[in-house]
Amino acid sequence: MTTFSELGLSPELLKSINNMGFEEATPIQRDTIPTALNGTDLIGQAQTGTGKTAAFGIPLIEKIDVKARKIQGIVLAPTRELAVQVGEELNKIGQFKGIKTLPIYGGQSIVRQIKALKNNPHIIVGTPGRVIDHINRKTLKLEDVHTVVLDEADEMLNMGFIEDIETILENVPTERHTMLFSATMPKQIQKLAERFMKDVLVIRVKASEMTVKSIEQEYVEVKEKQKFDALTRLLDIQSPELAIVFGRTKRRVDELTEALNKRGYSAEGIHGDLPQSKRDMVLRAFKNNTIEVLVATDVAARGLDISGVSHVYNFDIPQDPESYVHRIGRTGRAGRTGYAVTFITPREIDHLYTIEKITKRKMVKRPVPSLNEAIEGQQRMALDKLLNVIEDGDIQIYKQTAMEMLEEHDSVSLLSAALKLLTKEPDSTPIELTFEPPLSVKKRRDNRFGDRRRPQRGSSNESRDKRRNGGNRSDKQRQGGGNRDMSYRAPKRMREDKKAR
Ligand SMILES: Nc1ncnc2c1ncn2[C@@H]1O[C@H](COP(=O)(O)OP(=O)(O)OP(=O)(O)O)[C@@H](O)[C@H]1O
Ligand SMILES: [Mg+2]
Repeated sequence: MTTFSELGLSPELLKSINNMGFEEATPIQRDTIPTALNGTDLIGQAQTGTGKTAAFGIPLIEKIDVKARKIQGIVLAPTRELAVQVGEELNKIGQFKGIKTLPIYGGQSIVRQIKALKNNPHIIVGTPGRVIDHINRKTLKLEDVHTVVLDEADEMLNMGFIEDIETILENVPTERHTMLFSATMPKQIQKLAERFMKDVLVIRVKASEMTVKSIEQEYVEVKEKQKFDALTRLLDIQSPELAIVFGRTKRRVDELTEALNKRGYSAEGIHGDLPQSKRDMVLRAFKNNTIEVLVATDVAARGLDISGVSHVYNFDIPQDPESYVHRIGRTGRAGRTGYAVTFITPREIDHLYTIEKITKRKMVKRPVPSLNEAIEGQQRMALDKLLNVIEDGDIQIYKQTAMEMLEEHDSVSLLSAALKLLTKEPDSTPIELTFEPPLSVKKRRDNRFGDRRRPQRGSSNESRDKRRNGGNRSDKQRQGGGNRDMSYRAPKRMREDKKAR
């Protein structure tokens, strides 16, 4: 066990860490904090939910000169929601030192952000598109930045973001401290990353599997048409505290959300085509438990830390093993247990094997859940409610009536009637979802990340598009502003991904 005071932190930071309820450092924090405090460039890889944010946040904040009212650190994150969350965590870590962190991301008023930037924050947490917007408007100067962090680094360095990252790094002094973090770091991306760093140290928390042990992982093989019934039955059987259902495309997410509501579940969807105000509202409702099911594209797959997410359902199998690791990592965080199930159609079994091979973990096959199991599950829920009421003991005033009823009816009939009233019987409202083709059977190539690399400047369609559009894509486009669903051809895939989610 390593305590934070053993890591040589200042009293202000120790006080805030204590305030946050962290008693001991997690392995990635123990291994990276001292090295990062020395200014060594590093790549930190550790499983989902193991405290990577504080692993970079603590040394970053220690190195900030609070009296110098200028931007000294920048953290880049792939989605707006993650930028906000990381900003909040950094503000907590820096609270007693007086460090001000500002999130800047697309979809929020740029005028408001310009005003906030004038208050001289010490640290910026941003999505690449909006950061570049500010750089171009000269409302953000990075000349005093000494520390750069890429959270979800492999995602940030894939084809969808690489040029933006390069543009941002060109605006930061070359004498900088660079840190990259993620739960996944494919070799090819790591090599690419090393180009941006000096004498890089790779710190990998050793784990026999890429996914967290405390997440139970299952799969269900089911025909496309039967997936939705299988999902609602599982929801009935498992009664999750909070659940995330991942779908492959924005249309899928919209349709699933509507269908779940039709069958009586309280669900909301989140994807890149929704206005930011709606995305914020949905996430807030989910965090406050006013909705039970969040239906999402991969826009919610990375980094989000929402306590109470007990179940993750991959309604559509993810595009690649990395996406699988991040999606299921929304549950089972900070030592808690979790459950994840992945639906595959018969033609997608090879994709499942690929995921198992890369994560070094087998998923247990679960039979397609039956209607009877769903009914039993709901009855169990009703029974739990009933037993909780007995435990609470506040039933005295009902006892007289109960005695009278027992003179007329037998106890089994009475109890059965009470259970029937409390049970949400499975709803079979007919649902039509637009057919989604299965993931193509093409095998993942070993060098698959080779084609994610930055295209030669000026030669790719993307560069042509950029020139035509007068510069960088807007954050809206990047965060899923396009309407096209994903195509499954490899080279274009990552770009399409950005649009699809
Ligand atoms: N030392 C600690 N002790 C207890 N809880 C911690 C500690 N460090 C971080 N946490 C909590 O653990 C949770 C997960 O942390 P965090 O979001 O940083 O994980 P992560 O490794 O970045 O995961 P992901 O790969 O999904 O982004 C957060 O709620 C965080 O506050
Ligand atoms: Mg994280």
